[in-house]
Amino acid sequence: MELSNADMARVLTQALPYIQKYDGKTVVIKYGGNAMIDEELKSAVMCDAVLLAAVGVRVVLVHGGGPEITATLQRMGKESRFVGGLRYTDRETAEVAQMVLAGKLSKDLVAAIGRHGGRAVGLCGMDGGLFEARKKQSDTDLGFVGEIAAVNTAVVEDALHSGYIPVIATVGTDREGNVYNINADTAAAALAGSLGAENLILMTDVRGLLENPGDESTLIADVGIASLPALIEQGIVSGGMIPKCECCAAAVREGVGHTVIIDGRIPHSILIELFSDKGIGTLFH
Ligand SMILES: Nc1ncnc2c1ncn2[C@@H]1O[C@H](COP(=O)(O)OP(=O)(O)O)[C@@H](O)[C@H]1O
Ligand SMILES: CC(=O)N[C@@H](CCC(=O)OP(=O)(O)O)C(=O)O
Repeated sequence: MELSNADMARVLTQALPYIQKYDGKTVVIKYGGNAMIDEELKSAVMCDAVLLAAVGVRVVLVHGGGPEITATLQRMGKESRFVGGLRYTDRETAEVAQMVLAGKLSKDLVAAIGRHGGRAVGLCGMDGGLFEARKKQSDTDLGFVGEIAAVNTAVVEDALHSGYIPVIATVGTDREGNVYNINADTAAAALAGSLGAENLILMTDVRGLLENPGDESTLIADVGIASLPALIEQGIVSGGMIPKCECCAAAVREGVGHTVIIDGRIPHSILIELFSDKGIGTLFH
């Protein structure tokens, strides 16, 4: 359906207060799941990032790539195993994660941003010492799955200051040089906290947090972080949604103003989230 000139003018003018609100503010977007595999959706996400940067938002893109890591490992004859939503990572898997995330996907996204007329730079946790990692402790040994010991935002700030959209792959090293595979949601939340971001937007392949994971009509529109442990305990939140919820809780605790999980399958869901009053997805408070 073609928009009339009047409708087009209305859409543009309605965005004005939001554009003013976010001018100079930092928005961390975690991009993963289905929206990353579908080329059309990928193009829409990159377009949104370029548009936001063009109107003065400090956009930081943290990307996942779990399905691509799984596919690459499979081609090598290696099965993936997940524990509580995290991939068991031996040394070889950590190397593959580095190759796929920092080598392939990061550069693809940088190029896609370029095609939309934006300027991006690909970084990973090792660049400028962005993420100092350490082995994640858990009941089941996860190998080289990392948690973030320290965030050094200087390289991200420098990139933003120079007008680039930082595109961040979530592998990092410890002081001994071991490479760790870091869950992208976890890294996005830590970075959002350290940057003092206004918003953390986690894009995924469901509408948001669901009361019944099998039924998309059961969206929980907003949730207090105090109730998350019980939701995990009851099995309502499982798999990849566990690290997602845990990192949303961490971001809220760190003072990130607005932390949401949104549906990456909706084209331009980022613009709808930021530039309208429509609360799509799940807001954490
Ligand atoms: N309560 C829940 N609400 C929504 N999704 C859930 C829930 N519990 C488990 N999940 C699962 O979590 C998945 C999202 O996590 P994940 O696959 O890691 O996403 P991404 O790749 O986008 O980071 C959903 O596709 C869904 O299968
Ligand atoms: C430790 C761990 O599980 N790391 C993730 C890193 C990529 C990621 O988080 O990708 P998505 O956001 O697409 O799930 C993995 O190996 O799959």
